[in-house]
Amino acid sequence: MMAFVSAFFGVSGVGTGRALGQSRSSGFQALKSKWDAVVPARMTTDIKTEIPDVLKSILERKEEEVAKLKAEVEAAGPDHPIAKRLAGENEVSGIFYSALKRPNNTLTIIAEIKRRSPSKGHIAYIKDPALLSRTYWEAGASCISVLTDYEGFGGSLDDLREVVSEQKSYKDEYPPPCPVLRKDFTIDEIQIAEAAVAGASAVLLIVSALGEKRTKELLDACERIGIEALVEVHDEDELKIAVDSGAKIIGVNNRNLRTFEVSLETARRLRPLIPDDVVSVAESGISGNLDAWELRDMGYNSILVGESLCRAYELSTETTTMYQRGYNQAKGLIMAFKAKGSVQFGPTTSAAFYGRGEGAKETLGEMSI
Ligand SMILES: O=C(O)c1ccccc1NCC(=O)[C@H](O)[C@H](O)COP(=O)(O)O
Repeated sequence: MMAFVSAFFGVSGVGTGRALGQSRSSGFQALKSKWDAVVPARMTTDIKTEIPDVLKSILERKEEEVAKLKAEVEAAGPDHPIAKRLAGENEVSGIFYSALKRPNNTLTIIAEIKRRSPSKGHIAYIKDPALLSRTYWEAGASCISVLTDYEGFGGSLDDLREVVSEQKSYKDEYPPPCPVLRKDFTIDEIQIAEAAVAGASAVLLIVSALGEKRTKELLDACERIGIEALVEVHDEDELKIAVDSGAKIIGVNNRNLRTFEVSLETARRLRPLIPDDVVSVAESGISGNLDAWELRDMGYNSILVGESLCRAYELSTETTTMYQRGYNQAKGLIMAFKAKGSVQFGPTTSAAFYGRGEGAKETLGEMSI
């Protein structure tokens, strides 16, 4: 029994054809001179030694979770869905990539379900993640991110399954269902297979947690298992690792995991170094439409937003008398993020939502999804 499982675990297979179809583009070569100017030759050293403390403790916990999951799958034998997924050759659908990459100057939204976090503590009581995902979908979010780590974020794999099932129920509706990201600290192939079996379209790979070799191995594993990857970076060194590993969706996280400070300057610095055929996602600390529009104007394809949406959702559901039935502030926020307004005119979120302010003039067509 051990033999079949160990054949999968810890062995990084080579992917079977890139469903997304992008080869290393010549545009990538064109970026080389930019890299040479920004990133010194020490680049390719193992960055694992620099893991921030907060990540270290999370990763130790993940090692334990992975060991437990492997034992369960081993005990169940080769018919366990996760064992089967690891054994098979699977196609990558590419729906996560295509949901995020819209025509230039169009910002797509990955809306996150986040109850709490190491940096902020309690964020929102979310009783029904599927219902929240419906609000996000109705507002025009392109993808949903579900945090499945319990200790740090209050999430679970059940949250993910419920959201996937809710989204699938819109298969004949417009807009189409949102693909779902399993947001967790991925360190092993078995978590990727677990996410795929639960219905996720993508997993998160954090370069500062994985280092260069493991990032590449897990990206290859994603192709073999048939799931996409959002590869997260915090600086130029990590970005180069992501690009060299063949990442097609790269998230620039504005949160410094050592200080927990959030600065959109990280996104501004790194955006010119992301190749054009890669989906660029700005993550963390996006609190209003002006942040969103600034990131769109920097050239980001997408933003990933958790805290501000979840707080807005909770505020609306707790103060129902203030709002009409069916209206939720989280919905207004997503619509404002997507609005084609301008930082120059700077209407507030509510002004954009209600169609006031100079920037809002351009937006009204866009706001009805
Ligand atoms: O959010 C944290 O405190 C955190 C701490 C340690 C590791 C990861 C952390 N966050 C995960 C995320 O990437 C965010 O949930 C995501 O980017 C959304 O950020 P925000 O909109 O600021 O909630």
